[in-house]
Amino acid sequence: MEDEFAIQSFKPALSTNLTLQKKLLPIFKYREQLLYAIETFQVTLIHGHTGCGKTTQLPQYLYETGWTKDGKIIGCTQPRRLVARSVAARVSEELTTEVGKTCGYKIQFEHNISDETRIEYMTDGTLLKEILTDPLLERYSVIIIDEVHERTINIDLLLGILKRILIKRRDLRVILASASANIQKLNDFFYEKDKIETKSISIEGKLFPVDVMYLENPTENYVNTAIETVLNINSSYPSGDILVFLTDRREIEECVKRIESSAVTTPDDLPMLVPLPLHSGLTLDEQLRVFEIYENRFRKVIFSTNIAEASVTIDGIVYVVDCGFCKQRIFNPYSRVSKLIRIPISKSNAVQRMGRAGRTNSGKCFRLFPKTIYDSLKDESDAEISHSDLLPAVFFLKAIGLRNIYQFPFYIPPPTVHIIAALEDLYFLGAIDDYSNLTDPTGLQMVELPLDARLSKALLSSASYDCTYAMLNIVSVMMAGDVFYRPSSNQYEATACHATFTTEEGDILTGLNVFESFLNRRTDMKWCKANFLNYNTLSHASEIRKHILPYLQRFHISPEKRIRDIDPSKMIECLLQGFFRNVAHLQDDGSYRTILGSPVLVDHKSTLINKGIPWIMFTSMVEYEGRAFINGVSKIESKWLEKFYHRKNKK
Ligand SMILES: Nc1ncnc2c1ncn2[C@@H]1O[C@H](COP(=O)(O)OP(=O)(O)OP(=O)(O)O)[C@@H](O)[C@H]1O
Repeated sequence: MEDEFAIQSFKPALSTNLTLQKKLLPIFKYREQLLYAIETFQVTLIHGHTGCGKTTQLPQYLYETGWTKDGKIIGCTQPRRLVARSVAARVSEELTTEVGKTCGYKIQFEHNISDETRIEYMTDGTLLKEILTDPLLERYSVIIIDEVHERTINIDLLLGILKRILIKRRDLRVILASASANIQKLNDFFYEKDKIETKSISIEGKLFPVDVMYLENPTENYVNTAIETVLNINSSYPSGDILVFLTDRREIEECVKRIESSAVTTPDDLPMLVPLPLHSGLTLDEQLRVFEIYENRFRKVIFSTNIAEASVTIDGIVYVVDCGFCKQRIFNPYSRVSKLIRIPISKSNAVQRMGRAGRTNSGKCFRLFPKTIYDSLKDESDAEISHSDLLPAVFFLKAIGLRNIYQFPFYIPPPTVHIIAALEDLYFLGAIDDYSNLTDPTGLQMVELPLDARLSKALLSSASYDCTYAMLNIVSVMMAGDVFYRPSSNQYEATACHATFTTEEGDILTGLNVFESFLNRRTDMKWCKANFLNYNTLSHASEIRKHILPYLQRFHISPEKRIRDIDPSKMIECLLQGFFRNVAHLQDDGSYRTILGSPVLVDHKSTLINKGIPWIMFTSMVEYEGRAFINGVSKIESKWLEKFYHRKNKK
């Protein structure tokens, strides 16, 4: 197997203590140059190799040189929750303080900051939310947008908003950092029209080298090749943990199972492989397991989606295995259904993935494709704004008072049909009026709630259906994730346990049943284990619930009154207020047709689908390879639809 890979470079590792390590980071040599640029220019564009120290060191340099003296904050955004939390822990360690003192983090439903905190790591979504209450971001002296190449919708919105703020706040500094962004394009974006001058700085050098190896010929099945590569590393390469990039949860679960079963045949003289999954379907606590340190006789193998692609340092990772693909969601603004497609990654993704090695030691990156394929990859990935559901983005722009969405300085303008679809949905949700302004109170309250717009609408509607208590629990558990846990070794028993919670109305009320039982048992971990329920998800749901409660109190919607034996159909009818587009009808051939006309061959474990229920509502649907994967399936009655659409059409 090794013969198939061509080795490109190799240098030995260094070993250092923490203080020395900070000084050895390539960024250290640029400290003065960076600080001068930041002092002089409103926008600094930093391009530096993965691991050179952008995320952890820059905020510390700024803190040391007085950028927080007047009580202001240095904010650093990350595209992922996992990173915001783990980087805050690392920087606190370097500052020899606890997280939440000088340095802290803020992510959705969770924060660890105090009055002392001067360096705040946060997700880009968290910073956007703050703009609603602090439109000029006055709390901050410097904002760092890290991993700017990722071009998530949130990053694109932040770029436009920061451009507007910089014109009004000449004292604010913005730093855009990445190992692979198009610096010239960013420079043009700020300079053109508004003449905001930028300074770009390129940080040369790497802390540790990474050998990049390619397959000589393309593989027909990268999952098999990934497993072979992992086993080969374990038998032929020196110690060091392995990080494997795959495209989705299904592939990850398959690999975890296969590595678990390979343990039986692992010779005694080889390290025992410990497979760990990492994907967005896990709770944050489950994701953080990848940072646990194992004894030498074990070797961690982390199977991850691109969630671990940027900014993360997982100490001990020496080997990266990159399948060369990722999944992208393409939203269809006509049917409102997203299609999932598997696409080759960009060069920028490949660079980031490789960069997860070589951070605390020299490393190796096994690309499971030939070099010629690498050369043919696109430089950058497509911006998310060009192919996604824009409802949250358009709603946000409405919330900051933009009457005409096209007036916003988009980094690249999104497709018009996507904007129209979002405006139409917001109108039908009752969040905006005939003049495209936020409605009072519905639209304003929806903006405040830290929930998806559709869930917000359902929750706010609950007062009219006398089911606020139940709806609060429903939205909390829906935000938290999958409550059921199905270990591969015990699937039968798990399914039997889960069946005791199942309601005939469908998945959503089943989830509610589980969550309410969990709350009644005072969040008992043993009980969860015995019933194959996901304790982390349920605990997270109860945190979310606590978080939402004060909003309802502020809106004078009382959730405290528990109405016993509430008619389940009321809850579904109430949910339909938010998910009225997500309705499908059973066809003669057994497939479903969504109300917007897209025929779907449904692939889902829901018992409702198998029972052939004629009308269903779902909370999300994604098409992949001709089949639709749907979540949150609930039975609905056609008479509700008639009532609902009749009312809407009369408007
Ligand atoms: N949790 C950690 N454990 C051990 N070393 C760490 C940790 N976090 C950071 N480091 C060290 O600090 C270096 C700089 O990390 P940092 O995240 O600041 O780099 P970066 O330039 O932002 O990388 P990227 O472009 O990949 O985001 C790493 O290469 C590593 O040597």
